[in-house]
Amino acid sequence: MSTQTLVLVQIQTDDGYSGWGEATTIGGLKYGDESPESVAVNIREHIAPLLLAQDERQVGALMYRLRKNIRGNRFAKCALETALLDIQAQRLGVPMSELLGGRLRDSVPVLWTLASGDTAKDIDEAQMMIDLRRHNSFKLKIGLNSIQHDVNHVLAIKKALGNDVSIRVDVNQAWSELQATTAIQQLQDGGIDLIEQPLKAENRAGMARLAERFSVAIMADETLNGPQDAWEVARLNAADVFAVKIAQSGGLIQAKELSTIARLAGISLYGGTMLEGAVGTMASAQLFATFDELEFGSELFGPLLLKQDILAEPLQYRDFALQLPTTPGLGLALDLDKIAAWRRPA
Ligand SMILES: O=C(O)C[C@H]1C=CC(=O)O1
Ligand SMILES: [Mn+2]
Repeated sequence: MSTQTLVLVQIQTDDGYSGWGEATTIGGLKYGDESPESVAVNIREHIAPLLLAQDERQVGALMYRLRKNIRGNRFAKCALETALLDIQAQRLGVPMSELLGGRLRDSVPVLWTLASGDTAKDIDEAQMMIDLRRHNSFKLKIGLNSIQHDVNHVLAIKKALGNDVSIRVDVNQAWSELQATTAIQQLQDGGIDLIEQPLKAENRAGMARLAERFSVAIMADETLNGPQDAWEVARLNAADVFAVKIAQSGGLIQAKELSTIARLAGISLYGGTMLEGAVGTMASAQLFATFDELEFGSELFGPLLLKQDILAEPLQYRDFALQLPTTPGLGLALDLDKIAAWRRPA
């Protein structure tokens, strides 16, 4: 990807509060079934009319109204719920995490994705991130090349970076079960820590067989589109780890439900991203900070991919983690001039 369209949603109240949410998608319609344009038009035409003139303090009742009247549109719902919770938390004078069960940590570990495909370049990039103390875990996107090419690439990087550096792979559904079995055996033997969504989202039985067969952690990503999916995946033992994404889950509260299902089922947690900018990233961090355990850290690096951000004060990434503000709501100071300058017609 060389460009990204951020979808930002603002809700304003009669008494002067302003809340923000984000519904950013990856690659138009390549990754999921909502696009920036669909989010904008569906909010404007179908969803906002259900919220206008309602009492914005009744966040649960409003989201219930949306669930009853609007099918799908998980990203749009997430953005609206985030904005409502931002307002509510500002009203109460607490960080948003306090409305999501309460904060257990003030920072969230963040890994980095190495995606150049060039082994030497990726090793250099990883080493630079370690030296900067920005990231010390890395995720490699694989699945587009032959199995052996990808495995060699990953294992060469692991070997160069050593035992203290966690290397994971995201296959984005690219492998057949047979291919996965061959590849994961080698990745496990080479000390790789996590295999993300090796099989198609629909093939949960296959994921369960892989999770049973291998000791390396198998993570569910694209197969999790809300609590119902999380329940099914847990029931089938089809993952060792959940990638929790607030937009993919249909909002912060439903994403919290994913984490509860995981906890009850003994499944570990990882904080996922849809490559959101600062708003969705901070909303995600506010949720991930409430998880009892965040064993595999997070990938909340979306804002670091952008050449310019939309904040008056940048997010704080240091000591291999994103630091959470303690100010009310999302805790972000948005630069409205920058947003206006980047804005395009909805
Ligand atoms: O995880 C995905 O499948 C999508 C995307 C988000 C972060 C990243 O590295 O890729
Ligand atoms: Mn993924």
